[in-house]
This record gives sequence, structure tokens and C-alpha cells, in this order.
Amino acid sequence: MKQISAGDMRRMLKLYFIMGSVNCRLTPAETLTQAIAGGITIFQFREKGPDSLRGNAAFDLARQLQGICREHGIPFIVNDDVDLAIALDADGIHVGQEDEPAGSIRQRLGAHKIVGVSAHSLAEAKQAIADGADYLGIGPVYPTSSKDDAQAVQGTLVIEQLRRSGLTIPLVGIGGITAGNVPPVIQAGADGVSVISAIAAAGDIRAAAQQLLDATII
Ligand SMILES: Cc1ncc(COP(=O)(O)OP(=O)(O)O)c(N)n1
Ligand SMILES: Cc1nc(C(=O)O)sc1CCOP(=O)(O)O
Ligand SMILES: [Mg+2]
Repeated sequence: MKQISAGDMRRMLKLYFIMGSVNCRLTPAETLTQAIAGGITIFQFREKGPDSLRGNAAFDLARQLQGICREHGIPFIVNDDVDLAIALDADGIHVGQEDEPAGSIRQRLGAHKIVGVSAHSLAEAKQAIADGADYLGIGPVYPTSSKDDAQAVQGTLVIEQLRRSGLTIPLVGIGGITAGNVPPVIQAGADGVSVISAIAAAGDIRAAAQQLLDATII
């Protein structure tokens, strides 16, 4: 398998849906199926938090959601858990600054898997690139209630700073993003937006995803 190109990565990042069982109003499978119908371009399995599934139950859910992604040609990314990503032969992994270092993950996964890294500053972004990241997650852009340990809200400042510094790596904004506040994120230089609640908690999941995708076209 070939290493992912930056152009393909940018296209995949347009509408990045993240979810685990605790985020869902419907079943995770139904939520993901409707989100795919609405146009999400990549999916991250993030089974995290006090009421989240553990052990075999988490593994079985991950495998079920990976199956849905495969049926529809949507890349399946695992949050944090490198062993799970390897066990499932997932398309990639997303890690933050508190997780296993991206350099070691790149060595374990090889060149052809997607490695995404959260960065909150120019220094973290440069380190992630040096470690072999394919894309960066930058946030929280807006206030979020989906991550208890989120850092201070940064608006679009860090995205702008990274682009002004000449970094061309594909990147996605995350945190409190809704269809109404997407345009400044894209204008700042992001290739796409990443959301949990704007899709998972929506009354009409398919329509919510469609509206978010439409909002990325500026
Ligand atoms: C696309 C994307 N960007 C950022 C994150 C946050 O990762 P991290 O800082 O490791 O926090 P947790 O999600 O693990 O709580 C992400 N998951 N995805
Ligand atoms: C998983 C995650 N990471 C963030 C970061 O800032 O790195 S914010 C966040 C939660 C995003 O959920 P919502 O779209 O519901 O705000
Ligand atoms: Mg993490």
C-alpha cells in the first residue's frame, strides 16, 4: 500500500466525524450510517470517558463501526489506542501530546498508515511533522463540552500562525464547531473541520453532516 499523499489527506479531512458510544443519541452504528449518508469524509473511533465501553465490548463496537466505514469507503481512524489500531488493521491513529509519541507510532505502524497528531503551538506542530504526522488536529477553536481536559479556547489563531509560518501539512480545526462557525476555520487555513456533537447529538444527523460539509465550501 502507498503512503497517503497530502492532497488525498486534505480531501479526507474536509468533514472529520469523531464519536464513541457515549456521544450518541441513536446507536453508534445508526449514527455513523446516517453521518456517512450526510457526507462525512473520515471517521475516528473515540471510546473515551467514565461511561465508555471497555475490553471486548469496545473492541466489538470498533470492529462493527470499521465494517460500516469499509462498506462506504470511509477511512477508519482509532483514537489513542495504538494496539487497537494494529489489531483491527485500522487506516490510522490519532494521538495527542499526552499519548504515545508520534515518532514511535510511525515506527510501529509503518509508512502507509495515517498518523494524526493534536498540536496547540508552532513548536508542537513542527515536532509532529518531524515525527512523521500526516495531519494535525488544532483546537479547541471554540468552547467544547465534549472534552473535559480540553486546553484553553484559541479561536483560529494557532491555525493562522501555522499557515503564516509556512507549514503546509494538512490540518483540521476541532472544538465547538457547528455549521454556523465553520467559515472562519477554513478561512484561517484549515483543510476541514472535525466534530463530535454537531453530528452525533443532532436531531437529524444526515442533514447536520450535509450542512457542515456545505459550510466548508467557501
Ligand atoms: C482530529 C482530532 N484532533 C484532536 C483530537 C484530540 O486529541 P487528544 O488531544 O489526544 O485528546 P483526546 O481526543 O484523546 O481526548 C482528536 N481526538 N482528533
Ligand atoms: C476530541 C476533542 N479534541 C479537542 C481539542 O481541542 O484537541 S476538542 C474535542 C472535542 C470536540 O467535540 P465537539 O465537536 O462536540 O466540540
Ligand atoms: Mg488522545
